[in-house]
Amino acid sequence: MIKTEDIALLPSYPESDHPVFSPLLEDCAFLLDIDGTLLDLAPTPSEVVVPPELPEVLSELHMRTDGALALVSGRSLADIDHIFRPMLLPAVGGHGAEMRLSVDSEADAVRAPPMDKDLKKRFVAIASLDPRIIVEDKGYSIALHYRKAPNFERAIYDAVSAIRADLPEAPIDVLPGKAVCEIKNAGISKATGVKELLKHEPFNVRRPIFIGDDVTDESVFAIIPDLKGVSFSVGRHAHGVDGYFSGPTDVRQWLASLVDSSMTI
Ligand SMILES: O=P(O)(O)OC[C@H]1O[C@H](O[C@H]2O[C@H](CO)[C@@H](O)[C@H](O)[C@H]2O)[C@H](O)[C@@H](O)[C@@H]1O
Repeated sequence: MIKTEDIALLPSYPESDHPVFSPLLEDCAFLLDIDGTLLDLAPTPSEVVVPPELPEVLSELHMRTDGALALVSGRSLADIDHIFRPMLLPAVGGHGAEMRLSVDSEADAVRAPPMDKDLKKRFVAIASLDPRIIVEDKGYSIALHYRKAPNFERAIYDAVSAIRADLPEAPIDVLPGKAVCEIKNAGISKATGVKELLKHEPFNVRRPIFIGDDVTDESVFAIIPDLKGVSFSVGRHAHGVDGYFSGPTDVRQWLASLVDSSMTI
C-alpha cells in the first residue's frame, strides 16, 4: 500500500525536480489524463505529438501493474487509439461516454446516446462565426475549439447559451476546457467513468493514482479521497489534490522514473 507518510513527503512542483513519492506498482492503478497531462498542448487536436519514449513507459507501467493503467480522456476512444497507435490501453474516453476495461476487451462501450441530429446541427453552426473555429464531432458530443480564434470565446459561449435557453429540457451539459467549449450528454463525466472502471479487475483491488490538468478532471479530483486514492494536478495546484506537476514534461519524467530510473523523457 502507499504509505500516507510518503504522500506527505510529496513536494509541490515546480519547487523540486522529482517527486519523492514512489508508489509500489503492484498496489496501484494509474489513471492518466492525456492532453495537458501526458502530452503537451498543441494548436489543434490533431497536432499533438507523442514523445517517442512515452509509449514504452506506459506499456511498461501497464505491464507492471498487471493491466491497471488507463487513459482517462475527453477524447473519443478512436481518437486515443489513433494518437497512440499501435499501442492500445484501457481507457475512459469522451469524458466518461466510452470505456475499454482492458486491452483484450471486445467492444468499446458507448455509454451516452448520440446527440440529437438537429441539436448537433445548431451547435456545429456556431463554427461559422470564424473559419479558425474547429468542430470536433464525437457523435455523443460536440467540441468547439477556438485556440486559433481566442477572441471568439465569448461569442461561442453566448451562442451556446442561447441554444440552451431555447431548449432548457435538453439533457446536455456545457463543459469548458482549454480553448474549447464542449457540449456533452448530461449525467456522464470523467468521475462516473472512473467510478465504473474501478469496479472492475484489475483496478478494483488497487489504489488509484489520478493525474489531470483540466476543468473536466476536477470531477475526478473530487472523488479520489473517497476511493482512498491519490491525485495530482498539472500546471496549477487544483483544489483537493495531493500535489501538482508543473507540466507534462514533469509528469512524463516521473512516470519514467517509476519504471526505470535511467529512463528520461
Ligand atoms: O481529457 P483530455 O485527455 O485532457 O482531453 C481534453 C480535450 O483534449 C483535446 O483538446 C485539447 O487539446 C488540444 C491538443 O493539445 C488543443 O488543441 C485544444 O485546445 C485542447 O482543448 C481534444 O481535442 C478534446 O476532445 C478533449 O476533450
